[in-house]
Amino acid sequence: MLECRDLIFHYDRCEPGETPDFCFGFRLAPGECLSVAGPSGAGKSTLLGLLAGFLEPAGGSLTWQGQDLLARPPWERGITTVFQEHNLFDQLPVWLNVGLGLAPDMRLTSEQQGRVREGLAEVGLAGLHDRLPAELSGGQRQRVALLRALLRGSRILLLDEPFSGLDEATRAGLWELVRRQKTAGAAVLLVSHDRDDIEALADRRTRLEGGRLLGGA
Ligand SMILES: Nc1ncnc2c1ncn2[C@@H]1O[C@H](COP(=O)(O)OP(=O)(O)OP(=O)(O)O)[C@@H](O)[C@H]1O
Repeated sequence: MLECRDLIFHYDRCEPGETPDFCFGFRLAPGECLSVAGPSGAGKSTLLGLLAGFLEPAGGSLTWQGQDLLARPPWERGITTVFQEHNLFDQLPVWLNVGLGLAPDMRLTSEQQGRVREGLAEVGLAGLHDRLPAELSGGQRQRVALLRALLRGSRILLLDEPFSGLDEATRAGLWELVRRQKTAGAAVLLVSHDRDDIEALADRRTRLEGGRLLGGA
């Protein structure tokens, strides 16, 4: 279980009343997906930053299966985040960007290279193996980023509007990959406003308002 209790945060350089004092709490079981919606500026990125370890809370706790995550740096939390953009290494070809999910040192075995090839075919990118990110469309880049995150097999997956701008068929293919990850035991936090994404993946829904998660968390 991922348990977030009274995780408190305030941006230093804000005037009083400008942004709320954030206080987040939710529970998320392995294999479960919780969706988070909320207006622009509500604090969705702030929540993800706190969970991933890019922001430091002023108080509260964050545990996975009873183990403290706040004491760990981002790379030791077992959390993978897929943002809306800026997910890829510009100088690496598509297959290596994906391969980083399996082999962070980029030395992929032939079995791992096969899995990358299969994954790319599954998300409709088979022919783009050797391209650089700059030579892809936005939607194709997003598929590469998501595929890498899924192949990494993290126990906690944070998805920040990962399907926006993609066509129906591509989205359906990616939902299926995320569902498989859930079945394998991943806990998924999905930031999305898209009704179809939420219906396809979320087991519970919550909204972020006034610095708090309301209902369903
Ligand atoms: N580094 C910062 N310093 C001061 N205030 C910040 C900082 N980053 C974000 N904020 C403020 O904190 C609030 C929450 O921002 P956040 O980016 O988490 O919202 P969001 O829900 O992700 O918005 P969006 O949907 O537009 O991406 C906003 O009012 C924003 O102006």
